Amino acid sequence: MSDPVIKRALVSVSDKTGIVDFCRELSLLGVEIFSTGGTLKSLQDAGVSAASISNITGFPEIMDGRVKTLHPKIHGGLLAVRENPDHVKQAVENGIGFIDLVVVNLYPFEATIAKPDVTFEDAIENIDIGGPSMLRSAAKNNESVTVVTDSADYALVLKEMKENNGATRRATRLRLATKVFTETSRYDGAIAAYLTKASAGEQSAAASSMTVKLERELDMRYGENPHQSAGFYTLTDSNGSRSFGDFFEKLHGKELSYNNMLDIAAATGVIEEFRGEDPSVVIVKHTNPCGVAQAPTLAEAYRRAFSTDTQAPFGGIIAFNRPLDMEAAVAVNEIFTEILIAPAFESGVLELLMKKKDRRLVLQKKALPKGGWEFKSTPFGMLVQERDSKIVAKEDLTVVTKRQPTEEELSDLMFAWKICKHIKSNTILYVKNRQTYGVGAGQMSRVDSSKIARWKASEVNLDLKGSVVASDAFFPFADGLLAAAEAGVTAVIQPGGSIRDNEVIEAADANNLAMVFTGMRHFKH
Ligand SMILES: NC(=O)c1ncn([C@@H]2O[C@H](COP(=O)(O)O)[C@@H](O)[C@H]2O)c1NC=O
Repeated sequence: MSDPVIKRALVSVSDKTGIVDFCRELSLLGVEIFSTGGTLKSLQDAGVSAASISNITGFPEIMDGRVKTLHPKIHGGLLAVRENPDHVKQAVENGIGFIDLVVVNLYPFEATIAKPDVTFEDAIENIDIGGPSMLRSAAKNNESVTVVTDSADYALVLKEMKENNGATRRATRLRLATKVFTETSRYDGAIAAYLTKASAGEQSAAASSMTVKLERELDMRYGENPHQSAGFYTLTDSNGSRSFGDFFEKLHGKELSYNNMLDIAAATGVIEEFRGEDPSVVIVKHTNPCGVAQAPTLAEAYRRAFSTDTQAPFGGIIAFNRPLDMEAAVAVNEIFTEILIAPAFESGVLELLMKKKDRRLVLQKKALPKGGWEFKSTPFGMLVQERDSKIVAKEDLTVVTKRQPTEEELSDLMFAWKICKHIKSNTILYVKNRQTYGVGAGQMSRVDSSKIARWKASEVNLDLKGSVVASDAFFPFADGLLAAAEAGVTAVIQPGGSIRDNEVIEAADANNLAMVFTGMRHFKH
């Protein structure tokens, strides 16, 4: 079939950008234009020849514009298969004229619900019905009908019409139709998410369906490895929209990679635990904290965090809970790190740090949201869970041993527990004086994590005598606890809940340890 010449167009747009110029050109190409109320007025005011849609429907626009184009003479004109004699006959019998071009963009639903004072009624009125219907009818019949929903395509359509005797090309019509279904599904997704939230408050992970919208925000050279393509997407779900740009700004350095984004999430996850507390520093490598410390100054906190592991921080990610000052910046500058994240950079610090051109400097603009959904993909579907944002306070702890923890021990136990939550399971973490002393992360057995934590401490000559230990899940047997006691710990924090808790408590008592149960596990897979 040859490309149908565009003779009649239906134009109905909320966003009127570029519409006058486009329609003026269409008109010069001999296209007859029909339009809805506001669009018609814009065209006529600009002297572009156009007629009311009512000339086709024989009906006024009614019910505050809820019904303007929803009419068989519109949808028949869009959907008729031009090559089908029955369709053509029925069109003639019913006085239906073909419509060859549809130019529609939709009521601004998303912009409306983004307004802080939006009412539910406003939102509902901004659900476009006639527009998506026309877009879908035209897109379905893309064999014959050209459909434009993005003003960026106006120029392309005009160019093709001029080169192709007033018609667009088949491939272009198909591409524009595809764009329509992408746009209408996105639009419907936003409506579904809004209504779900409005009807049920926060969406539940037990909901029978969830609507999530992903929009590309950052290009990435590749994914975890160079042979994997990747991108970063702004997420919109029932909790609203979250983008990298909402929370961070890259002030300097190479483009961020896929692995960088994971490490930024990991590092800021830990540092957020210490928001508003004494100067704190976390060093992350491959999403696990390899050193965390608190001290009277950031520089001191950095040196202490670094001393937990003097190898892993090379090429690592460091996050600070305070504006990065010159003393800390000079200390950090001694080794190469991939990314530094801070809530501000004091005077002169950026100039110093920008000398390393590859190192990224990232400003954290505000606190990360505590709640919301965490999505993890598997090859066979998507897992959804509430983010692990529960906080255990001192009052929530149960002391299960004869000995109560001292104030110092309690302070270290709480410090350890906050970090433990962010380390891959199985996790065993030694802490002394608000500094990590040994991190055992991500092992398949707790015993191995425990051995690694002790071995790492010995590698850097950190004496575990007088330290505390945290375990992200219960000790199934007394052996893990006994090994920690032998290493010199005086206090233990763990969820409890093993059927052998009694044996573990007895072992703690026998070694004069203070042990607290959190009643809450923090597996991290
Ligand atoms: N109800 C209808 O039949 C209908 N037909 C077209 N619209 C929308 O009305 C808007 C344009 O209106 P106006 O030309 O009056 O500014 C477009 O966004 C279009 O998608 C409609 N509005 C909502 O459903």
